[in-house]
Amino acid sequence: MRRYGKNPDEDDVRVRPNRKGNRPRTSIRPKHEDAAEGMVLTVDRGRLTVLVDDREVVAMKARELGRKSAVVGDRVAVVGDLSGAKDTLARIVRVEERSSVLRRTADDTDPYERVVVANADQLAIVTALADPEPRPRMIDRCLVAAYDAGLDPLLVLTKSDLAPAEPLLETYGALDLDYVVTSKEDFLTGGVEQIRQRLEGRATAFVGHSGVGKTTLVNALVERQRTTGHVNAVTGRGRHTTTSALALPLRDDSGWVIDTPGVRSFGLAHIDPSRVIHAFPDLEPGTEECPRACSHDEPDCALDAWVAAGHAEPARLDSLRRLLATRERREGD
Ligand SMILES: Nc1nc2c(ncn2[C@@H]2O[C@H](COP(=O)(O)OP(=O)(O)OP(=O)(O)O)[C@@H](O)[C@H]2O)c(=O)[nH]1
Ligand SMILES: [Zn+2]
Repeated sequence: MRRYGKNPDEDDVRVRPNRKGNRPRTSIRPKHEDAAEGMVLTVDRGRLTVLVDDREVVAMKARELGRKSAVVGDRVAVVGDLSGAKDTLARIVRVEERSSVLRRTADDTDPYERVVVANADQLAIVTALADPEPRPRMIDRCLVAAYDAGLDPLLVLTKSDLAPAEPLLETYGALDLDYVVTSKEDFLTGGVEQIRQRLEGRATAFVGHSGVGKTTLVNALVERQRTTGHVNAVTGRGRHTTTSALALPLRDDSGWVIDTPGVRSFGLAHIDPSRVIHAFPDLEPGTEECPRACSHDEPDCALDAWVAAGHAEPARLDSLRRLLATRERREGD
């Protein structure tokens, strides 16, 4: 029999209204009928900041949650001191069902997947057009992650004052993918409207490499600036002490921006290789002639002929194959 609290997926264990039940138990778990609902804004070494009404309450997981984690974006039930006053600590007694889960692994061989953000509905993939150079393969990875998590991808191309967007858009503009292009000028003139429109009423997770201008963009969009360079007096550690994402409300409270820490890679070890092709809608029609259960990374794959016939760019097939190859190496070892 299952032991309560040991199964991380056991979300639905509740105490029955009638306590006269004869289930053996060592302790009676409270019902938490009086628990308040909140949303996790950030996580830092076991301490979660939860927005309850308009207060930021610091909380930790109640033991009864077992190994189940709460992540940024999670809707949670909290009990205890909900005043938000300094040095108070509330308890998270329940994590509500998630509408979406954005996951990644550290790299493609890492068996340990982590949930980056819960309940987002859009993934903004931030890429600079120069400084640093755009990396289409990273974009493709993020697209795979977005499709897998059921998030609508939004491509955000920054620094168009340094390089034109056209070369990248030749590829990604054709994918029926929503995109925006921003430049330094946009920030000087407050012209981030085109992106703000797309964030309205939604929870958008922002991902991108360090240096692409993600922080600049996020700060232009949100009410309260992300605090950086804040040195902790006790640990002496400076910025980036937290590896968590951070949810920030949009200026007019019309949506959420979820800033995620810059990552070098977006590991996809958790994604079934057969699903990778869905992030390549320009190539997908070319798989109709493939043998059954084609991995699209084998000699009989129909994509080679299809791309050779000019239906899609060779670079796109190359990107797909590289993604599949890193995935297969993992399967092999
Ligand atoms: N030319 C130009 N520079 C920009 C633009 N947006 C941001 N930058 C600059 O790019 C550098 C990196 O910007 P950040 O916003 O710190 O980038 P980030 O992606 O948040 O990087 P991390 O903070 O390291 O994660 C800064 O020097 C910005 O001033 C832009 O549109 N054009
Ligand atoms: Zn194939």
